[in-house]
Amino acid sequence: MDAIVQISNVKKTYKKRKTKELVQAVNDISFSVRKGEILGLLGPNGAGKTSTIKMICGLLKPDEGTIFINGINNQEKRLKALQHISSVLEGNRNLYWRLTVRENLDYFAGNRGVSRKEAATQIEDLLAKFNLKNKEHELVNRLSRGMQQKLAIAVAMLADSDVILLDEPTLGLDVETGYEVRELLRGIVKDYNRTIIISSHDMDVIQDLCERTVIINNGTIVTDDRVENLLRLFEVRSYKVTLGARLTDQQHTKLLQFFPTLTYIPDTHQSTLEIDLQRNEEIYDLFEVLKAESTPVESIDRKTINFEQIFMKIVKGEATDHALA
Ligand SMILES: Nc1ncnc2c1ncn2[C@@H]1O[C@H](COP(=O)(O)OP(=O)(O)OP(=O)(O)O)[C@@H](O)[C@H]1O
Repeated sequence: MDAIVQISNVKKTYKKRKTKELVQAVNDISFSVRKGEILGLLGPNGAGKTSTIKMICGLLKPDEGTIFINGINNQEKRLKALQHISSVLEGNRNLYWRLTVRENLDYFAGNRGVSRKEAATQIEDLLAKFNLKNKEHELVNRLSRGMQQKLAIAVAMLADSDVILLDEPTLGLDVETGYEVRELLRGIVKDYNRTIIISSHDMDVIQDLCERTVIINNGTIVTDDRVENLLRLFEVRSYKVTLGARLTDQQHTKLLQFFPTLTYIPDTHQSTLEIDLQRNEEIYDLFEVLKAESTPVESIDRKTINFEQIFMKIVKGEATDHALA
């Protein structure tokens, strides 16, 4: 595989300043990111995402394990490795708030040491692509959050690095600007052949943008799979069953034993059951229980399930083996 980022057996433990208590934030994480991929790094609060991101971009040193960026060990040859990666962390930190949009772009282009002519062409291109041309002389602190975010990404693009790390790129943006940022990110990967790692709580963004997702919980990876596989896997498992009568109490109890996450909405004429199967054969357990009382089955439909629901299921510990895929 053509890995641009390779993380192997990385661990990080913090010591709380006051209590000296140890917190294992990242516990033996390994994954790689392919060139040209958009990878979603997900997890509930405190899962270890930020620690992982900080270790990738060299802001934090792992206790154990290695991180290679474009084949370069980011601890042994830190500066060389970091030339291949830029990050937009926690909003807009990489901008100068008292400078204008263009001054920021000029400054960061100057930092790279490219010729003035080359920088000017690149800046014009970015201003147009990021729809910021009519704001080029505006001070950054006067821009909306969405425009600041777009500028922060444009500045990250100027570094010409292969990998861009984005922490919550659409946080706090309105629907339209959020959509615009998504389109920009898609374009960055397609037109500029960059690799993007996104950490986000917005599952729509992940479902829409990312081909693959790594889900972290309690410092370990619980899922590393293509988004499309996860959607298919969980859709197959979730069914909505419409019944022409109510279940008896015994039936309900029995079904709960088979399907602990079952949702039952009773109604004399049309009750509904929602069940998740761990294995295909479990559907027979359902029929067995229904058959015992000759409960009429009116329909069985696969439940459409979105990525947010899948994320919740994974984090709550449902297995994601591929037996059904
Ligand atoms: N500097 C620190 N000192 C002590 N503990 C820390 C420190 N930074 C993070 N932690 C702890 O490490 C764990 C992982 O934190 P991290 O910030 O990496 O998680 P996260 O997935 O980014 O969470 P969130 O989504 O809330 O930002 C948490 O339990 C957190 O409290």
